[in-house]
Amino acid sequence: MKEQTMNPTANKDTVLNVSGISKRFGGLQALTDVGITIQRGQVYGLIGPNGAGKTTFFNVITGLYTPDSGTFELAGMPYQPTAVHEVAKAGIARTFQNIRLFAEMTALENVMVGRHVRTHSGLLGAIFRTPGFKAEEAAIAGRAQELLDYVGIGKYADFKARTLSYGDQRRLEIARALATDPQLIALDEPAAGMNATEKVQLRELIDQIRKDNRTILLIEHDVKLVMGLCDRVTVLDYGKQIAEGTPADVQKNEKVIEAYLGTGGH
Ligand SMILES: Nc1ncnc2c1ncn2[C@@H]1O[C@H](COP(=O)(O)OP(=O)(O)OP(=O)(O)O)[C@@H](O)[C@H]1O
Repeated sequence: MKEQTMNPTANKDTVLNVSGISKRFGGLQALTDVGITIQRGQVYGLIGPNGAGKTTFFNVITGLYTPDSGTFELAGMPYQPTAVHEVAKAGIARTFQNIRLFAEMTALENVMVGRHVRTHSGLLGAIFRTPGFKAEEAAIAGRAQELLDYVGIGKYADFKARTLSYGDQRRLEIARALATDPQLIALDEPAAGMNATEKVQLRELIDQIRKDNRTILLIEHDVKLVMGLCDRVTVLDYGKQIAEGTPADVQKNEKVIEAYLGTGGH
C-alpha cells in the first residue's frame, strides 16, 4: 500500500501519525489520501507549489477543517480534529501564515493566554480571584516570561503585541505555541515576510527548539530554509503526496523537479 511505502512505520517515538486524509471543497479535491509520520525531535517539512494543499492539510490536522476521511494519532493516542481547542488540548500548537496575536495585549499576556490551555482554576476562580487562582496566575506569568526570553524577546514583555516588529511578532507566536506544552508545534510559513537576517535567526531558533527535544511540522515556501532545517520532507502537488524522504532524496526526485519547474510552479 502507498502509505506503508511512503511513511516510516509508527513506533513509540512517533509523535504524529496521520493517514488517508482527503478533503474536497465543492468540485475541487484539495487533498487525496495524504499521510505523514513524524518522530519525536524531528523537524518535518511540508512543501509544494502554490495551491498544492499545504494549508488545507494543516487546517485539517489542527481542527479548522473537517476532513472527508483520515485517521489521526498523536503520541500514540487517537485524536479527533473536530475543534481547534480540542486539538490544542490533545497537544498540537500552531502558528498562522497571517499572524494572529491579540494586538492590544502585551507580549507577556499573549503567551499567558497560550498557557491557559493547561491551567486548572476555572472561571469562578478568575472572577473571585481566589488564592489558588492568584498563585496559578503568578506561575503562568513566570513561565511566560521564561518563554519570551527563550525566543529572544524577553525585553518586550510589557510591549503591546502590535508594536513589535514583524519578526518579533512571529517569535511571539512561537512562544505562545510553546506555552501550551505541545507534543507538536505546527509552524505555518514562519519565514514569510522576513528579511535575510530574521530568517537566519529564525533558523537558529527552530534548531534550538529541536535540540530541546520538541517536534516541529513546518510549512514553508523558502525551499532553502526547508532543505537546511528539516529531517524529512513531504511534497504535495495538486493535493497528492508526490514524494517523502530526506531533503537530499526529495531534491533529486523527478516528480518534485517536474512539479516545481516543469509546469512553471503553477
Ligand atoms: N476554504 C476553502 N474553500 C474552497 N477552496 C479552498 C479552501 N481552502 C483552500 N481551497 C483550495 O484548495 C486548494 C489547496 O489550497 P491550499 O491553500 O491548501 O494550498 P497551499 O499549498 O497552502 O497553497 P499556498 O502555498 O498558495 O498557500 C486550492 O486550490 C485552494 O483554492
